[in-house]
Amino acid sequence: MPPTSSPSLFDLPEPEPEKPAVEPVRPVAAPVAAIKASEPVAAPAGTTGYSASSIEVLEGLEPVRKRPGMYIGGTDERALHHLFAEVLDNAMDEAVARHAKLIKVELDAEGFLSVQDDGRGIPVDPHPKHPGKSALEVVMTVLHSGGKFSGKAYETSGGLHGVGVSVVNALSDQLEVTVWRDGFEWHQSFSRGLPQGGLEKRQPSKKRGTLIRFRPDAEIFGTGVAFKPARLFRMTRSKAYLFRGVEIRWTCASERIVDATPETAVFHFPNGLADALVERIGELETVTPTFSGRVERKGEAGAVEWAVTWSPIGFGEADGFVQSYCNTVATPDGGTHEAGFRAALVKGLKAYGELSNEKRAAIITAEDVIANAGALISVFIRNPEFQGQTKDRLSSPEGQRLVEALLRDPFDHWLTESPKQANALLGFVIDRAEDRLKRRKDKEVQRAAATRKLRLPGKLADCTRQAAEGTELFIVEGDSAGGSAKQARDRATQAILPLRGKILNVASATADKLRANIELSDLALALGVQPGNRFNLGDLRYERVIIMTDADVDGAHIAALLITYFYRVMPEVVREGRLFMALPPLYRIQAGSLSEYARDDAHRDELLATTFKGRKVEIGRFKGLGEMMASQLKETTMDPKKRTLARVTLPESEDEIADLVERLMGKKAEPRFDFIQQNARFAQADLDL
Ligand SMILES: Nc1ncnc2c1ncn2[C@@H]1O[C@H](COP(=O)(O)OP(=O)(O)OP(=O)(O)O)[C@@H](O)[C@H]1O
Ligand SMILES: [Mg+2]
Ligand SMILES: [Mg+2]
Repeated sequence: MPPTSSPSLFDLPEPEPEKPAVEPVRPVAAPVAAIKASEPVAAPAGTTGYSASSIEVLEGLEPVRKRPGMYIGGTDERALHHLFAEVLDNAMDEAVARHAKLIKVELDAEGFLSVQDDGRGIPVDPHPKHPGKSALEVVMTVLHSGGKFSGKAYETSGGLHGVGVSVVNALSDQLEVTVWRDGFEWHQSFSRGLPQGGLEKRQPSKKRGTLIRFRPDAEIFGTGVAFKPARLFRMTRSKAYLFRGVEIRWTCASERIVDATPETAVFHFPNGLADALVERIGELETVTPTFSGRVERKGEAGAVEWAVTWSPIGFGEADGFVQSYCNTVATPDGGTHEAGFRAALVKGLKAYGELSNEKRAAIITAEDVIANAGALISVFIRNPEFQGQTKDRLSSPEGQRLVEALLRDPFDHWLTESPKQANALLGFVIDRAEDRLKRRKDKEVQRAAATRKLRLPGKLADCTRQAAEGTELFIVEGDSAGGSAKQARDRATQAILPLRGKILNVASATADKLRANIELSDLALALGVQPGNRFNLGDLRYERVIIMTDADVDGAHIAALLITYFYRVMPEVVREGRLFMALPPLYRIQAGSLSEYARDDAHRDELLATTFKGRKVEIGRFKGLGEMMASQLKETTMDPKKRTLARVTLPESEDEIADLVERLMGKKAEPRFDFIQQNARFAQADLDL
């Protein structure tokens, strides 16, 4: 449409000068003029030659030959056999619509595949929208042409895009259509989608039906590529199971057969999917007889057919299988109908469990029900939606609703009519569920063990010895003390974990808070244990856990917090005597070349009265571990040969323990400190190592 013919935009009255906001409407003509001007417009590098003429519109069946993958999922063997599926689906749609009863499939010696049905025949009269062309030619050469859009000619059909047979036509080097209808035989040939002459009206005939005979194009699929009789045979047979009202005859030229595929066969299965399942399970022992049936929706189009049983030893290669179909089209990737099937089974079985007072039924999931099931399920719905032209997955929400609704009653019935089979199934599925839970638990434990091995906190300076025996973890206060301790340690057996700042007060924190605390979770990680009820003393990565804090109020507080943490969260560590406190000295007393360390005031006085008696001494007080030289720290506190450790022990009775915790963690700092001083430092120092 030329711009000037648009009255709304371009015929606006001149804007009034005081309303410049409307201004942008006017200059529209200017850029157009600029484009028309002959000044060369420099094209940025790489875009040369990319202009309107680069944009192609593919006509007719060209897009199919250019991009076959979009229509048949590729050009491999699976895609090749999909051509057969398209033609067979169309014949089957005629059968399901009750217009055809017999379908003949034949692979001949020249590699032509024929599919013939005795249905209505593709209409041959001139198409109202394509003058000079028959409906048959339109169907064969125009994408998205078909009789399955409105639901008038077919109720539930596998065909829905109007693409299938035209795609087969486009990808065949030769394709012939023969139609019997309106009292005559009709014929038209095509090559690579192009008509080779018009529709030919042949001799009068009373027959009805359609015959499509075609050979896939080697230009598309590669030379030497051919249909595999065994695969065609399987596809043909499984189609026959899906509709009881059809007979399919199979013929294959003997020179094409390379395996045990029969040359001829007749497929007709009055019991539908139940027959298919019987054939599939053979001699296999099953948990229950097959549960199968077919239900049609009342009042409108829609039906479900199914057959399912359970095998304790699996079905051949797999533990179980579910094969699903919609409007006789196989949906190997499942979809909504399978989801509905699972839901119906698990809900029904759980309800039965409740009814029969089997509490364990509560744990079963759809996965437990289906894992060892062999199931075939086929639905018929109007206007199905699939993913893509190869229809591998059903996506209509209708699929789930229909299957769940139609399966509910028959399954309830089946369960209640024979408690023996129902209980057998329920017991079997509960076993599966319990197995699953156990496996998950084992896995969790394994995973936890693996993470413990792999993930140690970054700030841990671990010892090199792998076994716990003879090793020690020093929990130290702050990074500077951590630095000294790292220098002073014996790398082989002593590990250092510096804690930053005060740890959480365990006595008043919630379990969630405890778990979230980084310092504490790092500590558990370093120890290799899981705090709480999954604690296992065997996991403890060190023989001794040693709390090493400064000999001041803060240090005492941190030590108290840690002791409380161990007592609360992993009491076994304390009970088994694996928790210790280091006893760093408070004073250094020096007289000339003689020097000694004093643990505390009393020890200092004692030394002054003995070793240093009558000498002029220098007394230094350590403010913290970080202040000590590494060699001093080693000598006084860490070296197993020289140091003193206090083992943390628990009082005998529960009351005393409660009292201890209360005193350690009470609000006032002073009694806490005293307690540590008196009990940890002196009273238990007799447990030295
Ligand atoms: N064997 C047949 N008998 C009668 N009509 C047929 C037969 N095969 C094809 N047709 C007609 O040709 C139309 C086009 O078929 P085509 O396979 O291209 O598309 P479709 O089946 O409608 O949809 P889809 O692309 O999903 O297969 C059909 O809708 C149907 O009306
Ligand atoms: Mg079709
Ligand atoms: Mg078509």
